[in-house]
Amino acid sequence: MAIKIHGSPFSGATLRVVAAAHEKEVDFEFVPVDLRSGVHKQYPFLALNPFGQVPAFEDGDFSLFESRAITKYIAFAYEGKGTALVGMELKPKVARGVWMEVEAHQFDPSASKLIWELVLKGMFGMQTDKAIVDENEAKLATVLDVYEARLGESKYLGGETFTLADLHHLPQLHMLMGTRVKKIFDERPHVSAWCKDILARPAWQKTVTLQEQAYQGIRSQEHIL
Ligand SMILES: N[C@@H](CCC(=O)N[C@@H](CS)C(=O)NCC(=O)O)C(=O)O
Repeated sequence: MAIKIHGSPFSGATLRVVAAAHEKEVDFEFVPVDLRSGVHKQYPFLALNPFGQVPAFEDGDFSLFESRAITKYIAFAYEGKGTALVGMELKPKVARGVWMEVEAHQFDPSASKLIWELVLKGMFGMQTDKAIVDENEAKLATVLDVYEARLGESKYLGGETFTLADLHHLPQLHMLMGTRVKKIFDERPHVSAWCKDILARPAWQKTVTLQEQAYQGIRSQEHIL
């Protein structure tokens, strides 16, 4: 098997890449990186990602880092397989690119802060900062107003078909749906329908099992200890 995805099942950026591979029906080897061990801050991992972060990716002798660049590579390299996540026609391609930028620069910053405060801090026994939650919930709501208008015009962000512009949101949406912030998605009918639709995709459901298995592994270890 030529493709290797190095990452952690608890990393949204890793799951973004795994989701793209499943959508394209591409076989890959998942190489688990234990972030607690610090192995990602040392060689040989730093040769794959000089920033010492997951994910990293290998296709034979070609390697990449940055989850959104990796999904683009998978989508183009395996164009003939699975879901068509990208198209080559100029205007739809550029429109899709706009929404990919929006995800990275408008949606993700607030979504990531909310996930840290509402999900991850609790896992590390830390206290949620309510002021940061309120500030970022308000910022994300403003972003979702723009999404609501867009999704009133087209079924998906990049047009009438599911593309990378939608896929890139999946890890953060998945995490936020289990928090109080879910309500700002539910309050917007087009956004709410879009979330339900893309989170139910078989490729995403398959991706999530990777994380569920990892949680089960941790629970059974705790039980043994
Ligand atoms: N922009 C990067 C972000 C990568 C990233 O933040 N990875 C996190 C996990 S989601 C990580 O490796 N954290 C451990 C660390 O920074 O030491 C991407 O999309 O690949």
